[in-house]
Amino acid sequence: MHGVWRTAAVRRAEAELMRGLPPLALMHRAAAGLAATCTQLLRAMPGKHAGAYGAHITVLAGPGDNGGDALLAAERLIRQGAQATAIAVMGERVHRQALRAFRDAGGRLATTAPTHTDLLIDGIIGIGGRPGLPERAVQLLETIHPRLTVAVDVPSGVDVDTGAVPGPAVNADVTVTFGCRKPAHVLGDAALRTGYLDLIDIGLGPYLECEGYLQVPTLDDMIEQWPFPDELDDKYTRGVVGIAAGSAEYPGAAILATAGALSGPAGYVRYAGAAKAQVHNHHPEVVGTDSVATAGRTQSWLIGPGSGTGEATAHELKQVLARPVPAVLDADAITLLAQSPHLLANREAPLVLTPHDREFERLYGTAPGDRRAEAAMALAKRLHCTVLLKGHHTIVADSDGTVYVNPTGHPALATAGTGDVLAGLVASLLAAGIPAARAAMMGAFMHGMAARAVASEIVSPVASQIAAELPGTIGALND
Ligand SMILES: NC(=O)C1=CN([C@@H]2O[C@H](COP(=O)(O)OP(=O)(O)OC[C@H]3O[C@@H](n4cnc5c(N)ncnc54)[C@H](OP(=O)(O)O)[C@@H]3O)[C@@H](O)[C@H]2O)[C@@H](O)CC1
Ligand SMILES: [K+]
Repeated sequence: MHGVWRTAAVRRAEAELMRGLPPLALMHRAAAGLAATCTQLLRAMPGKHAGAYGAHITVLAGPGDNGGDALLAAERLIRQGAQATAIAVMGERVHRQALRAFRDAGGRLATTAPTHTDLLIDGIIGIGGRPGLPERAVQLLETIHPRLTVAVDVPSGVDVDTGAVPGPAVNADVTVTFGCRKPAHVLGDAALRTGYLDLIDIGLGPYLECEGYLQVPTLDDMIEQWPFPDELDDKYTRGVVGIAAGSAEYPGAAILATAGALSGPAGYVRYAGAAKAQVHNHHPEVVGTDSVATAGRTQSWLIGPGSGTGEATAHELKQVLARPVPAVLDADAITLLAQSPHLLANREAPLVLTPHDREFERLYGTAPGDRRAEAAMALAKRLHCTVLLKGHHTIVADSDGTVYVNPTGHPALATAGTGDVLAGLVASLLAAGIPAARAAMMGAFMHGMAARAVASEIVSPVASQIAAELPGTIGALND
């Protein structure tokens, strides 16, 4: 799991670490790491230069330490034979010592963009920045056409703590950050502008507060935590999952949600609803019944995909919420809950809600907007449940304050029916005894992995293809 810290926490850790170090020590560490990454990138870039030797580097240096990092890295690259030009985007306001070192090494200070740039180093603003860019920086970015852009710490212009990009911002191929990940690297449009993220260790780790603001799961977490059955398991000990989804008119959601549940760790899937014949045709291993009341005991429920928002679904939702087992509420069940929030009055068992933005707005009253992590956190606390807010970077917020950001999102998931598959998979993880927030996070991670795998073969995969890929993707965790 990767932790993500906000600016204030980074500043506190930095202050502690700095106490025992001479001035500029951290900046030199940051610059050394940044220069090393630039050298590697230049080595891999075809051209007349040999690594940094002979490469044309342009530095956009802002007024603070971010510009200082960029200038000191460029100084190192000059010593490796690069030709470097720096533009101080805010004129006189530039890191004096770093600029002196840059010029002493042979760096050129200019006011206009050079004609050719192999590598642009964005040292305009870092974690001390407000969103947006000075006008001069915008003009320069329009003029320079680098072969590669490396952002120092964060792509300048983004909102570091939320990942929002309300104005002009740098679009980086690679971002070299220091000490730890920040929200802008993993959330919102800023994450898309971060490009490949390279984390440089500057010794900050021991000084960071132990719990980061966000957690980003990794493949290793899935390998460690996926509940694979063992020799002593039977279908009941693996967990029984109930699916109340779809309808006679819309059986597709039932089939897809059931497929998601079947790909998960539960040993037994029961379907309750009007599409039982169609579900049985697609999935002969699923036991079908007409209603939640007649489905028998399960260790979890999913309700909502393709269910409709009529009386019948409202009745089934009450049945599900009255059962003392974890439940996933998706799609129409979320709309019904938004209309009747009192339904949660006596609910104590774990609950996962899986809204997209419009469903979130119905539940919360306002859309998640740019502050997606905070919005998901607020809803989870208000309803005392786990919220899986869908998006390119799906967020899973728990009422205890834990927030995960899923790193495996893929545009292939923006298609009808994929949410049904995900909801079924999460319900299956709940039936296997995985705690709610972890189940939602693991479901989102593997769902994204499966989408990526299919999308590498098929340009626009559909939900049933992603569902079909899931068992193989999950099975590979055990290799
Ligand atoms: N933390 C660490 O562990 C380490 C941190 N290090 C590095 O330090 C960086 C942080 O440096 P920093 O504090 O000097 O702030 P930085 O981001 O350079 O910018 C602040 C300046 O920009 C200005 N400004 C802001 N927004 C603006 C806007 N939209 N448009 C125009 N101007 C704007 C603002 O001006 P003002 O607010 O006064 O108007 C202020 O002058 C960090 O990202 C990393 O690279 C490493 O060296 C070592 C380890
Ligand atoms: K930057």
